[in-house]
Amino acid sequence: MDVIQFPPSEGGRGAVALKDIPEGHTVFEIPRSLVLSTRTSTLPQRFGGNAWKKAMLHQGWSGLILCMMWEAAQGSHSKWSAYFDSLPTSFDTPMFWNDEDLTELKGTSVVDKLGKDQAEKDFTEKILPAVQSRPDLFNSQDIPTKYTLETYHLMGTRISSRSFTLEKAEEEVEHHDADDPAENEAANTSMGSAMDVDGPPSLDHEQGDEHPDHQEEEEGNNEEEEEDSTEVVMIPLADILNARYRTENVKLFYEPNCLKMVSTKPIKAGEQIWNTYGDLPNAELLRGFGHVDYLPLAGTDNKFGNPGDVVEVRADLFVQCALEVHPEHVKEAESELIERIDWWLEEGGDDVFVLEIDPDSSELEIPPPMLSFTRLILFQAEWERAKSKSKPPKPTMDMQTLSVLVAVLERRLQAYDTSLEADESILNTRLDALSLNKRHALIVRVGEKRILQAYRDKVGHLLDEARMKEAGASSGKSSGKGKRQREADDSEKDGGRRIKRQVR
Ligand SMILES: C[S@@+](CC[C@H](N)C(=O)[O-])C[C@H]1O[C@@H](n2cnc3c(N)ncnc32)[C@H](O)[C@@H]1O
Repeated sequence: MDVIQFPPSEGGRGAVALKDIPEGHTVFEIPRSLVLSTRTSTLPQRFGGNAWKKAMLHQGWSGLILCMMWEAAQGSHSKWSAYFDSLPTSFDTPMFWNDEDLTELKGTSVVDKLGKDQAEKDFTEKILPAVQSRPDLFNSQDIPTKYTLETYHLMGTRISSRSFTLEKAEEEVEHHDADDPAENEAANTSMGSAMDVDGPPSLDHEQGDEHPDHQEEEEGNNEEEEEDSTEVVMIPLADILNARYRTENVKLFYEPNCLKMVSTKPIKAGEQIWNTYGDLPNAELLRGFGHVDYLPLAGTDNKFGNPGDVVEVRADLFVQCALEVHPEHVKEAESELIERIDWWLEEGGDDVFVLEIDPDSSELEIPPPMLSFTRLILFQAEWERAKSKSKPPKPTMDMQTLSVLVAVLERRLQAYDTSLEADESILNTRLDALSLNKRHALIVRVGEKRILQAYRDKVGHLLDEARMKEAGASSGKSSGKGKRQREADDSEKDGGRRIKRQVR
């Protein structure tokens, strides 16, 4: 293989096969000693294990970022000096966008997760104090130039766009059979460990998150906590591979002393060698890597986008819409609704629902937990039942639930400043005239809106059907109410107090 410059749409610099490569061939091997991590850099030992933990550098990416800053500051004395010289020094990730470009992302899930403030807080509260506390390790003259917020963001983005998540070595030796290639597949061969540790945004969404594990850091203050068996590492050369949706032709496997990039299918001479970053949706690709996948979409009339796109819809929007659409059902006081939400979360329910279009069948599936959660909020009887059975409500598509879903999808579509039609028209006529950031933002928006619109149409259709069925049922029966109506009446009879103000 060689490393060459591909067109930007093909990933820019990447690896090319110089000969035909058969499937199962080791394209290259990297000795473990060249992997850059908090265990191979000597900084944590020099700093002292306890001091490192006290400075909270053992959790999240801060420790690795500091190691990278320190190794880079050592210049040619660092083992990774040539590696640093080869790394990009600028990125197209939204972390580095100006405010005008960022407004183009309004409504997308990138905004909530950016976490610039949190990154700055970590830099000020963890990195700087650690650096200032050890003049023997961090030359004071270097601080204003090599331990800056800018360098922190640069190293953080190098991690988000090029890191791998590996099982820690002891774990491998203990638990893996080194002769079984399937066992030796790197714990996660996708880069951008962002997705691996990314928790759903919290319901109140007070803070975003540049590096997803900040959330983990905040929650994981307990030193007794079990140590994570995986680690985020930088692997020179392995990170030179680009990726595109379902294009991968190699995979990273590990052995006790080395990591091997092995072909998963035959690669012809002249073809690019592609890794996978996990076939992420465009919002995540843009946030972590600074690019998007823009490919022909199967089953469409010449449309382009990322078949792996998804839309995230926060659970609090369901609460808001349930209160608005069915105040007659949701009469419970704020404290009771919060109790229901807490119960849902304690039972392991998500606070974000993910909508996607099946890339193979183009089918839409309304996530059952979304229906279940809506019913939990809507119906007192469902809440009582759920509590007593320790089981969330059945994901039934009744009229009331569907009407909340329609309201949610419409509201979610309104979170963007522009309509799908307006965006698609720019996409079809002026895409190339836009700056790179604006083009990326437009592609992310359109991908999300197409999914929302498709679900809006589907749920609207189901609601019409449910209404017709309900109308037919009530006109066919002179007496007796439908089960749903009875449920609604029950809820009325519960005499819940009027909501004083909306739950967050
Ligand atoms: C792991 S690195 C791959 C090597 C990188 N091209 C380089 O020059 O170092 C990931 C970065 O490559 C670029 N990249 C990878 N795949 C791409 C694609 N399909 N389209 C555009 N850019 C891509 C993005 O800039 C991303 O942040």
